[in-house]
Amino acid sequence: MVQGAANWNTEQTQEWLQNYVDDWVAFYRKHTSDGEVASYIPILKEANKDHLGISILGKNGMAIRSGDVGIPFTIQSISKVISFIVACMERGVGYMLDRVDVEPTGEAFNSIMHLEMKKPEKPFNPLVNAGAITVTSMLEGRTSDEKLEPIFHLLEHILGYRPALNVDVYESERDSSMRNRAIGYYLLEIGFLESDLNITLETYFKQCSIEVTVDDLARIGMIIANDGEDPDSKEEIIPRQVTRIAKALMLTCGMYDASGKFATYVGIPAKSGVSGGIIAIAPPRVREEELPFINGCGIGVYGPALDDKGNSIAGIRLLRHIAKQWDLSIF
Ligand SMILES: NC(=O)CC[C@H](N)C(=O)O
Repeated sequence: MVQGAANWNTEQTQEWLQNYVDDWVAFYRKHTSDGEVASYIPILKEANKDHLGISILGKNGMAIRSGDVGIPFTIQSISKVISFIVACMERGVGYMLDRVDVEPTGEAFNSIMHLEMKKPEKPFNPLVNAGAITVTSMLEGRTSDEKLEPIFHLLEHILGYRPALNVDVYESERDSSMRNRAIGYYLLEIGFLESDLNITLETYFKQCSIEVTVDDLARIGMIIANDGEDPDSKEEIIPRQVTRIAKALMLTCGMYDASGKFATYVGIPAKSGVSGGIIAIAPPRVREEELPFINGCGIGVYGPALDDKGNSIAGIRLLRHIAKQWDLSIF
């Protein structure tokens, strides 16, 4: 664990932490060679496997950024957290929890098998594809643009700019994602969808194709770490109750069938996406000693080389290292 400084918010300690993070990023960048970029969405194959970047943003504005931080990438499955939050804000938490469960599956993110075998009354959780497609069907609006607008609006509110939709990635997924269509048809058959299937899938593919950077993920994470409140303006951007559920879901289901290991070895809520992004949320901690980012922080990671579960391989290892060094675990 990093020790030795009484106050972690001085410029000197920020520089000190920056040097550490720069070293860690340089070290874990070598681990990208152990993974592969996603290829089932054809355009994602074009990502540079060696990239690794991280952005950490504290509640007090302290920011550490290192590695390939400027590269935009599509948010992919991290959008599942945002669409769930927006659906809860539109429909109410009770409505959503009556229709989507909050239990981990232990299966791959795009599994259909579980639904068929267990015949649940509702999809297992909003962070796997079946649950996320169901959530998307519950967003208000008749067209995909109408459904997406509140998602863009929330992101713009948090980020201060309106993120772009990457049309090439959207079209690539739309034209190739037979598995998600199969999940969609299955959900339609068992009566879980609340909107037209084609509009739901179009909305889902588009929400996955919103472009972000690690800085954006860090800022979204910081707001969620702060229970949905902007620490500067004190404005409530997301209701606290919704951020609580989002964090619980991320901790238990956010890294798919590697969520248990991530909770054990890293110990903070996180959500990954198949383009190589991870959002991680370190809530405020209470400890005897001063620790970096003790008041909580949001972390954005980008590393498109993935492990066999679809999570950024170097990104997870980097987060694990930082969490250990800075005692970020909530447990
Ligand atoms: N794990 C992911 O990021 C999956 C998202 C991707 N758009 C899909 O549905 O297949």
